Amino acid sequence: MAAIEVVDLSMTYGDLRAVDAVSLEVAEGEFVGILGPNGAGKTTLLEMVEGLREPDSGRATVLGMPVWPRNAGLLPRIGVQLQASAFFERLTAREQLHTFAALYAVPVREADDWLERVGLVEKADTRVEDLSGGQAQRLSIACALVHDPELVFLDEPTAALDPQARRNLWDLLSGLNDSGRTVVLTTHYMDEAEVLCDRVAIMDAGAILRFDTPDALIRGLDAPTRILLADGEVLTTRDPAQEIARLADEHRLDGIRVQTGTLEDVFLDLTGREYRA
Ligand SMILES: Nc1ncnc2c1ncn2[C@@H]1O[C@H](COP(=O)(O)OP(=O)(O)OP(=O)(O)O)[C@@H](O)[C@H]1O
Repeated sequence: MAAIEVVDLSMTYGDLRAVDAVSLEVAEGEFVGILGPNGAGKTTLLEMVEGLREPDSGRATVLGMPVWPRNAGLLPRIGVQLQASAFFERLTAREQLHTFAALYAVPVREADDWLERVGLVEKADTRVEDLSGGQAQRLSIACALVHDPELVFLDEPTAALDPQARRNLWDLLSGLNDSGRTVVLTTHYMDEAEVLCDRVAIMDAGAILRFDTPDALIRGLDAPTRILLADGEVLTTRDPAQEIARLADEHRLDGIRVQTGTLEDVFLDLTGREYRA
């Protein structure tokens, strides 16, 4: 069964078609990334799929159930982390987490485990308004996951995180996915999408331009290989084996780096280089 089925979903704000007849399917157990420039429509699309926003047209089905009108039966089965965290004011990190856990009848001890999983044990008694941006983000992720949902939606979960926290979150999300959970996230980090995602949807101006595995997207780009030599010279070639053999003959292999196309190249190729409004 598909975890998510989206058919012709559209949303217009005034004259702006933020999401333009998007259709896509995510299989159960898949890890999917949605990439797109600022304003591409990623958040609007996610919010409609999560059942938080009524679409103008089209339909979305999650775990076999329509998401709109709001479906209370889905809430315990999905976890949603929003870009702007809405915390209950003046609670400590632990109290905040316990409040979310109580909504889903999750035992306090299980909730406390999440403080450890997102590295906030030392901040358990700190009020949410006194957490740093990255700490607040980790707390909001813990709150979204505390009830062990089957399907997890994360909107730029690593945006404010330092490299340590980012890698730890990658491990946590990979672990969830390995144990069968479906994960859908938006991100601006191409390396993150390449490492984590089974498939990546590249979105711009309300439409999904491509939806495929990172490998297939990169192969489709047909980019030349770049060989960076230790002395700073850069060779661009479509026959790297021959170039490397030549460098070996000339004893110039020490310190070389070989770069093929990346997901970032694919992204820029599809979406261009100009700023978005
Ligand atoms: N409530 C709203 N009213 C009017 N316009 C909106 C509203 N929400 C979003 N938009 C516009 O719709 C477009 C898509 O916004 P959205 O937040 O979905 O993009 P995004 O891809 O998530 O962007 P980012 O990467 O910056 O988070 C943008 O041009 C935005 O200005």
